[in-house]
Amino acid sequence: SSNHKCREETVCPQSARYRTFSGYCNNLRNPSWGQAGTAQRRLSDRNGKPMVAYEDGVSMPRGFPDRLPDPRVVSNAVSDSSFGPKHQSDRKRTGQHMSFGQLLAHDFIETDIPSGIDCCNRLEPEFGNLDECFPFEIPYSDKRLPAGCKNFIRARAATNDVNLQVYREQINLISSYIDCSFLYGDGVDETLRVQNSFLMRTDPGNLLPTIDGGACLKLKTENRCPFAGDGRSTEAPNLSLNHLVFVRYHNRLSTQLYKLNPCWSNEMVFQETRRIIIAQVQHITYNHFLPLVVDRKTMQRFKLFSKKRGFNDVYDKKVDASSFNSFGIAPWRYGHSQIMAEQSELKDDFKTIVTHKLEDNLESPDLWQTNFGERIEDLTRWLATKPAQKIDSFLVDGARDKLFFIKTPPGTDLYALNIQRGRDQGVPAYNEWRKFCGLRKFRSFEDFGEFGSKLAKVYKTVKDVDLFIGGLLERGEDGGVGPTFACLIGTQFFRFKVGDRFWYESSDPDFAFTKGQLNSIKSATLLSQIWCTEFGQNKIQKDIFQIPCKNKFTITKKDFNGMVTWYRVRVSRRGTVFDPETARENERERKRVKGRMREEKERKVEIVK
Ligand code: HEM
Ligand SMILES: [Ca+2]
Repeated sequence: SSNHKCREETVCPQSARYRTFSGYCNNLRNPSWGQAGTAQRRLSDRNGKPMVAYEDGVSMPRGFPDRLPDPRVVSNAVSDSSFGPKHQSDRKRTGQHMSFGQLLAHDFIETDIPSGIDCCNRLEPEFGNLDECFPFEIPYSDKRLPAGCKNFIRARAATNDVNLQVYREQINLISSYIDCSFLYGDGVDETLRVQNSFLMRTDPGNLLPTIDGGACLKLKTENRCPFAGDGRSTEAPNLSLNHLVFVRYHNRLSTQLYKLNPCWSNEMVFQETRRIIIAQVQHITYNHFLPLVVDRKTMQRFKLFSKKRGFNDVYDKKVDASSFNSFGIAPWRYGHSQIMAEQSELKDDFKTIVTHKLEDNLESPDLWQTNFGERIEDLTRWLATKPAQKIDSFLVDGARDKLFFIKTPPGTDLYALNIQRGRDQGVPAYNEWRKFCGLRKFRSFEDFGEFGSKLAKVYKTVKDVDLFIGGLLERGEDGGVGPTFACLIGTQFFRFKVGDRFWYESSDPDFAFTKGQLNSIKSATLLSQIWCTEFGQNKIQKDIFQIPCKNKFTITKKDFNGMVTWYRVRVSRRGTVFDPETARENERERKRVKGRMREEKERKVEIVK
């Protein structure tokens, strides 16, 4: 971003009401912390030694050239789902739990990886250049992929960062803060907004006349869809839907705010909407989503739950909220194991299902854009209610054998990429992270239980096991991630929260919500509700991340109208005044809403199953 370049001369405004888009100046003393375009930081161990493990201590990938097994060999040993349990569906988590994890990943990390280099081609100028190329081998024994060289381009080395270390570091292109980067981008791209308006550009299904190869595809050559703040939005239909729901929500909310506050400028309507949506996403993430990733103990140990009501001033200016290197490589790729074999449609009887294979629908917006998006509702029903795959070491074939096979046949293996990426970025081995987390180091392969003998066939020693694989082989409580990933996820999300000056629970008079506003954000925010409204659904379970079960009260679209009352609060420029009149009105509204909800409940809304 332009801020980045003139960082030295710029003085941060001491009292801004809104975040910058890039994250710049969130931390007033270290303005580049968490900023888009800066290097990913390393954690340090107890002795202050950075957690980094290049083979030569500087930049050579861990294990290079042949100390470690090829990543596809590891993947074949422990991740081929045909060797996995018969039932691989999660009993608790929905596809949307998987998908929101990916959306969130695209809020806090985008590693800068060059494209267009074929590292297996002798005629490429970069062939054999270890700074750019790190291809791996598909073994002769492979059941699907042809044996031989497999392309892999190294993540770009950071060269321009003030915190530059002696070893290779990688760049995070987006802001690390949980600030809806996936929706608002880094702010330099005005094509995301409708000109001179507080609205965001909406999906082609709504706005644009043609579909196949329509505007979205054309714009994709510039790597950006008109309705998303992130270049990866068409990676899978489930992800595109998540972009879409937030664009629509932004437009609905901003329109409401504008009606209530006709004197506000377009910019103010836009920024106030953005501020509310970021707060809601922070709330959903920490209180509804994360508790289904890590266990309760981790939630408490890292103070991840919000306070039930009122302000909570957790900000610590000494905490760097930047995504740490290794985090996006392994712990937060746990979600890859949740990817389902299909991207499907569930008709409105909640019974009829039309399945589409995952591998046929990656990097292709066709499925959900066809006929002005006529399948969107059916797709969202599927995503919101059908189970994700279990969090484990297995990966569906569509991503393990056939990832992107339409675009680049015969396709590749997402787990192999994850393992190779870890070595590329100098991520220390699994055992080092166990030690970092205060867990017992594994001494023999038997410590891995049933998978030990499989690992023993491919790794020379237990010390070599890669973090991504070791972490996924651990079992967590209630189907969540195991202790090592929980520790690293806890550490990172603690930083995203405590290191964010604009954290939504803050009482800082420069930008805080009023107590009334904050409490209504806390009590009224539900992704189910937003989903239901924006996708025109008639019913949905209360927690979109959990598979609905019988006799659970279902939310209907109508309830939403009551929930908008808290937007009615007057937001002054400084946002400091607590307005008793508004508070009273809110209270009355709340009672009315409660009454309505009770009635609704009594009417025994049909049960989703
Ligand atoms: C349809 C589903 C998904 C597909 C096809 C997909 C595919 C990919 C691919 C191809 C990469 C880059 C691999 C590399 O070369 O290093 C990647 C990176 C990543 N994925 Fe996924 N993914 C999916 C879902 C998820 C989910 C559910 C999560 C987390 C809950 C997740 C988290 C990540 C993270 C953190 C990265 C690293 C991003 C970066 O540093 O730029 N992904 N994914
Ligand atoms: Ca962000």
